Amino acid sequence: MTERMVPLSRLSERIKIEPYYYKMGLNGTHNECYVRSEVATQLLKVVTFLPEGIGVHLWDGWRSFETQLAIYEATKKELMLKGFQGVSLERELAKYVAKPTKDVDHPSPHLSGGAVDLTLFDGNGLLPMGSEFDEFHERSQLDYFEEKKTIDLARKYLPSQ
Ligand SMILES: C[C@@H](N)C(=O)N[C@H](C)C(=O)O
Repeated sequence: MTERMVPLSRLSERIKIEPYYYKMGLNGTHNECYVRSEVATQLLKVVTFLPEGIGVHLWDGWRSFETQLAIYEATKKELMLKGFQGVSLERELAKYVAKPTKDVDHPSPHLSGGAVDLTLFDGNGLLPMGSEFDEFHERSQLDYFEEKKTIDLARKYLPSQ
């Protein structure tokens, strides 16, 4: 069964969108975030679990193949400038960006409308997560701050998987 795609900009006051790659001017982007309808339902559920006053800020949802490819190539370039090459480049790249593919049985997650890039906000703006969006560094790994309990990050509000 094909699921319909849902725009997120008017779903809830606790869900805001700021289409990151559209603002960057990447090919194949839109000034909207779309996700599969089931993902939209789950996002609506997520906000009910967040403390009052905190909402979800969406950077991206469904992606076109050309956008995924542009992100993949730009990230590859960035990592090469940091000195990665060969197998270590492929391994590092795989940590942060999915390979663009048109294989309908194994689509890149964003191409299926089943993945989102998000952070959290409150009345004062975006909450601290310990790294920037698309910061291709180990700081962005889910468990990076696990040992550093002195840092109070909004990651604590998000499930670890
Ligand atoms: C590039 C980053 N924002 C992202 O979306 N990464 C995941 C792994 C993806 O490309 O699917």
